Amino acid sequence: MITIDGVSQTFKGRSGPVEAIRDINLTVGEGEFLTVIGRSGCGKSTLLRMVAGLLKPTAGAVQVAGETVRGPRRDVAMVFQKPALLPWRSVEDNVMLPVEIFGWRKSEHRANADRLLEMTGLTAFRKRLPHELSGGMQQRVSLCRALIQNPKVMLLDEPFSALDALTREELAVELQRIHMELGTTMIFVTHSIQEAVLLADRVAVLSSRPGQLRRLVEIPIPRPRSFGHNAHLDQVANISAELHSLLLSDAHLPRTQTA
Ligand SMILES: Nc1ncnc2c1ncn2[C@@H]1O[C@H](COP(=O)(O)OP(=O)(O)OP(=O)(O)O)[C@@H](O)[C@H]1O
Repeated sequence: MITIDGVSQTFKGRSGPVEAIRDINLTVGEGEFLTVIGRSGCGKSTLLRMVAGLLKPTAGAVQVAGETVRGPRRDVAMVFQKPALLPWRSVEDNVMLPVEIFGWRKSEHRANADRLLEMTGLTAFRKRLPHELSGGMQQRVSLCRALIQNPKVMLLDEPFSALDALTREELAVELQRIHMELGTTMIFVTHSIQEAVLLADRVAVLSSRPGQLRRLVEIPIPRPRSFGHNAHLDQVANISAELHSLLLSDAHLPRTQTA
């Protein structure tokens, strides 16, 4: 579904070039949930923006559904850390925004909007304005707004990191449910090992900048998964410890040895 083929990105910084991403090769299968972790500034958002077609790689190419990405695609939706809702539009009108932007017939998408609001527990709040909602509910609206596009691929850039710990867990479990129901291919950037392990089929661990693919870790735990006590606690603990030491050891390695 997604092929990241020898992708690099070097920015022209004010005081010289900034090499953000170096030669990443990775494929993400249809319906797969990939999480990406790495230390702050290692290029996670940069990588996601290249997959989204918001940024052209300085080397290599990204393909989605067999086509080289040359700009934003309607079948690829993005969710950011901040929900960025239009404050004067109600919940349902925010969810319908992409339908208007793409010039699709509203009548054909209303039922889908209703279903998404139902699926995320927002039906009773559909007429509310964003400022009347909690941060978690606002982020639910932004998930619905991405899903109304019926995307083949969802790219999520630390979508829950501004939320309190419990809401964050709740939304991660909810996203898992959405993924199980819809089977959308997802790439999810996070700083949280816990979140990465709950959600992923595979976790891509990036090295410190320039971000290189350090390791791909499989999470062979059956779904639905949950935080806290569960039958796979030992397995979760072992995988989390492995990810933790990969991230930690990276700090002590010279950059050239971190790939
Ligand atoms: N437009 C730009 N121009 C110059 N440098 C940039 C630009 N965008 C990003 N960078 C630099 O590229 C590097 C990677 O940034 P990026 O935001 O992708 O990292 P990240 O891993 O997502 O960080 P964080 O985890 O803190 O969100 C950083 O050093 C950043 O300062």
